Amino acid sequence: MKIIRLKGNNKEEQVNILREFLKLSRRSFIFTAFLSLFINVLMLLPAIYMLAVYDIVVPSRSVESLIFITAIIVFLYGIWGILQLIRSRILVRVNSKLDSFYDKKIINATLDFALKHPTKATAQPINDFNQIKQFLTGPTILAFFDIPWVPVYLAVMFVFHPYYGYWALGVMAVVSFITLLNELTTKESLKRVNDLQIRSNRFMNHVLQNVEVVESMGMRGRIYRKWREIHDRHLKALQEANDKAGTWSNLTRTLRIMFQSLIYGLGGYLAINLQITGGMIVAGAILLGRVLAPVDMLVNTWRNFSSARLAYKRLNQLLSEFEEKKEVMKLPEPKGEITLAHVVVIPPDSKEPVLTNVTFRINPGELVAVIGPSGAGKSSLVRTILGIWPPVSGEVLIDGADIKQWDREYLGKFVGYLPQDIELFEGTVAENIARFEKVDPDKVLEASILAGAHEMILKLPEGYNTYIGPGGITLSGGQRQRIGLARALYGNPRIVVLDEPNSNLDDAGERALMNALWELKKRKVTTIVVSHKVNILDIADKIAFLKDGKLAAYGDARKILEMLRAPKGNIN
Ligand SMILES: Nc1ncnc2c1ncn2[C@@H]1O[C@H](COP(=O)(O)OP(=O)(O)OP(=O)(O)O)[C@@H](O)[C@H]1O
Repeated sequence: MKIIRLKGNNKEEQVNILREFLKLSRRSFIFTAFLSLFINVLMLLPAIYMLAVYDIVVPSRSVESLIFITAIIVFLYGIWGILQLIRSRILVRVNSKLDSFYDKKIINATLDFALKHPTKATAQPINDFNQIKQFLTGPTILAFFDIPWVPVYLAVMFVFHPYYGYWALGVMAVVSFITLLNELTTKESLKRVNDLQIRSNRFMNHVLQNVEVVESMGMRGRIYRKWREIHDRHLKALQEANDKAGTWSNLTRTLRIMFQSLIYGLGGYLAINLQITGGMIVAGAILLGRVLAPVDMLVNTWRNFSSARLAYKRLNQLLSEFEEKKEVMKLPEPKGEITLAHVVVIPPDSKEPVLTNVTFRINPGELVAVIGPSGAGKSSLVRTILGIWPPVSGEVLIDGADIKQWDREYLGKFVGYLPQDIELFEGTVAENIARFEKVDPDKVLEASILAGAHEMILKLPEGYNTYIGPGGITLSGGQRQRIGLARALYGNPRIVVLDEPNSNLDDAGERALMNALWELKKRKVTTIVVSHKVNILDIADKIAFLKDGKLAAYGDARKILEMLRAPKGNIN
């Protein structure tokens, strides 16, 4: 998507999605506008019928004319109904079209946002998108299509009598003015309501993810109070917004109904003075209803409009911040050389560097163990090598090319990663191992045999088809770690990164891991393992020793081990 990147509150920056939406569905919207022409002309039917019955049929006392006119009207109403149906169906299709065009961009931007601001990660953009779609294809948008026809009804009212025209204009002015007041006075409160709602949902999602901690330490009451704090503020803002909006909409409704009634009085006065006919009194009132209908619809659905506008603003900001990545040139398959040059890393939403001036090179096929005290920056280093945390200065190169030059999806095929918190997703074991690619049984088996997880998986209730995650079974820490290892080894990766792969493993799991590491060495796969386990250090080619975010030592594993094991083997 082409985004106009102008900084600040520039209007240009704010309009890109809507412009794209409209461009994408221009033909459908033009057709909808065209149908709206006929629908609106046909909306004059009640007034015409009224005039015909009162002013032609009744004075002529002809039942045949009445039947004839009624038949025509029924026929036209039929057409009107069909046109309305077509119009709403077009909008439903526009909805699906928008969805297929935008959903991937939105998911990508949501993921990019979560990587950059993990503490604020939320699925809100998807809700925002739904809200915009609902608005663009719902009744409010139809009111916008009907508004251009208001002048036509107004013109007819002026033809009936200029006073009727002025009356309608006056009522419209009052209703529009009150709607404007509504917008001005509720805008801020509505934004607060939305923001607090998002915060409250985010808080509860975090709690749900950590429900066991809450339960084990009896934190329900405190969590409730914390949630209540945010929720109370949300409720207060909601009440304030609803009170204001309610006042305005009640006032509008009362005035509209009153003026719509009083037009009979005006009609009566004009008829007494023989300036209009009896039929025109009723037809004029019907026309006033038509003039006010779209305005009325806008007033009543103003809240949807405002919410959709806020959702649109948020989404636009997100899509502008996370512009679609430019296509990068496809590079050859990586051999697995990794170079870090003077790398400084500051984690997202943080100010302090966790890695400073880290420089080293890993040759293709080497097994490197990363060691260091807790909090030294081992996981941060791993995230940097994988391109999850981009360095603020320095370079991370894979086969000599900056990691930014690699297409993530392409490079990802050659990378296996087992994070410390093994995240498996909702799906079958096989799907998880295959990284949600179409499951190729041979490749899944190869990875799980290499990871030494095959026997363990066969013992699960439905083997590789066992469903895990919500609605499925819950795996033990060790089982998750072994399936996570199989996922990391899936598809013969060139680079494998394992962050504390043995933290949950029993003896059998340890043995399987060691076999896998030997096999990776044999296959000349570049492997980085964060671990303190002696058996892993013994098979490592190199060791990276991190301390306080600095690379305190790096080089041949035996030499580093000797240094570390020397009586004063403290590397500073
Ligand atoms: N997401 C984050 N945001 C901000 N700071 C972070 C984040 N993750 C880690 N840190 C900080 O970075 C530093 C290094 O953390 P890191 O997880 O890399 O250490 P580690 O060596 O892997 O520790 P451990 O052995 O305990 O896993 C710590 O001071 C930690 O507080």
